[in-house]
Amino acid sequence: MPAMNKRIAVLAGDGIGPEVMEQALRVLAAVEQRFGVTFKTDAADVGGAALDNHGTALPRETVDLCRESDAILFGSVGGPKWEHLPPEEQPERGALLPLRKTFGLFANLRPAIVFPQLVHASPLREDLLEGGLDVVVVRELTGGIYFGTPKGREGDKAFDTLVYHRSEIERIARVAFEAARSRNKRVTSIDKANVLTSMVLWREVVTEVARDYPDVELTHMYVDNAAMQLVREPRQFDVILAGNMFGDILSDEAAMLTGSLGMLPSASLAEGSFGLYEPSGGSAPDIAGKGVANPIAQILSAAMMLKYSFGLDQACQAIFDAVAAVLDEGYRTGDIARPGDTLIGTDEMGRRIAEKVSACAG
Ligand SMILES: NC(=O)C1=CN([C@@H]2O[C@H](COP(=O)(O)OP(=O)(O)OC[C@H]3O[C@@H](n4cnc5c(N)ncnc54)[C@H](O)[C@@H]3O)[C@@H](O)[C@H]2O)C=CC1
Ligand SMILES: CC(C)CC(=O)C(=O)O
Ligand SMILES: [Mg+2]
Repeated sequence: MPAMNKRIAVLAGDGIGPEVMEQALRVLAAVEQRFGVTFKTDAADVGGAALDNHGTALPRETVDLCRESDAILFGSVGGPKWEHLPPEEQPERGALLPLRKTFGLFANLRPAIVFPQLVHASPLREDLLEGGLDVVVVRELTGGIYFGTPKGREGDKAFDTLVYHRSEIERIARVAFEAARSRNKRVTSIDKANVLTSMVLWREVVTEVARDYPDVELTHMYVDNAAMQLVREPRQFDVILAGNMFGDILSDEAAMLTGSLGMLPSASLAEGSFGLYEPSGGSAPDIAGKGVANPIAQILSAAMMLKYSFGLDQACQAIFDAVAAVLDEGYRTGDIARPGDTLIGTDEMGRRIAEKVSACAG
């Protein structure tokens, strides 16, 4: 393993964010010890925590720290405490969306992998998951209806705008086709081209890009059908390519196929090696502060950071193996447990995974 000293901006945020982040940092410390690499981690406020402490969801110091870092490890933001604020000042729109835009994080990869040990935790019939499930959602992250203008409110009328430019569709489509090449060579492109003009362009551009990838099979699917097909026959999917909103929705659905939102990591990538890594779910206010949140999505997000931003593929794999080993031993947080499993909390799950990373010295 090459000598490495990477700087990581740690933005834990709100709700369960700080709880699960603590466990991801613990696992990174185990990686340092095992692989002889060094990470410099610097924490900064973001989201509701930043609103409380600095009066803004995304303080300048936080953005500066991100700029000076090699990657961002992000928890989650938002919660009932800040819901009374005007929409544009709330943590999600005030911090997360601007961070994605500022750093050009256009490609969001959300791998939904059912660990064989957790087939029972999925709401799907076991036979639908036979042989495992390994789907990746490639979601466009800096365009579409979350960012399009105009958006606004005029009394009883409110509006948002879904805009996509050819170049935005083309670059995310290329990410999806490249991903498919190293997987099972199938891309399902999600749209609503029967109703939305922007989605007619989406379909047109994805079809054009596909010509450069004759080895990859392309299927177009309307989003409503895709939502249904994901639970009817999930193994038909390999790479799911979607715009910002459809990818947001379908990735939560895909997460549940793996057993819990607490299992789904994500990587949000810019051109080059910079990225932001965060669980696919939110701040889970219903379980925050109770020590029961599943830290695996945050831990696997850190693993993705090692691979995509730092090129530490072996260390990334060591974390995935450590998670599998702990699951093999029957340890579960409440969201993925069934009777007979050994129920443990956030802290113990993090500790056990870190111990496996340290122990499995290769
Ligand atoms: N990236 C981010 O920072 C995101 C922030 N949010 C914000 O989070 C807040 C809560 O949003 P919700 O719609 O409730 O979605 P959520 O994803 O926070 O929670 C949905 C459900 O999944 C469960 N869950 C999520 N992560 C879990 C984990 N690690 N372990 C066990 N269970 C877990 C929660 O307990 C809840 O029952 C809102 O303010 C929302 O805007 C939502 C999505 C993403
Ligand atoms: C602020 C939202 C767009 C966050 C979210 O739900 C997501 O990125 O999955
Ligand atoms: Mg979401």
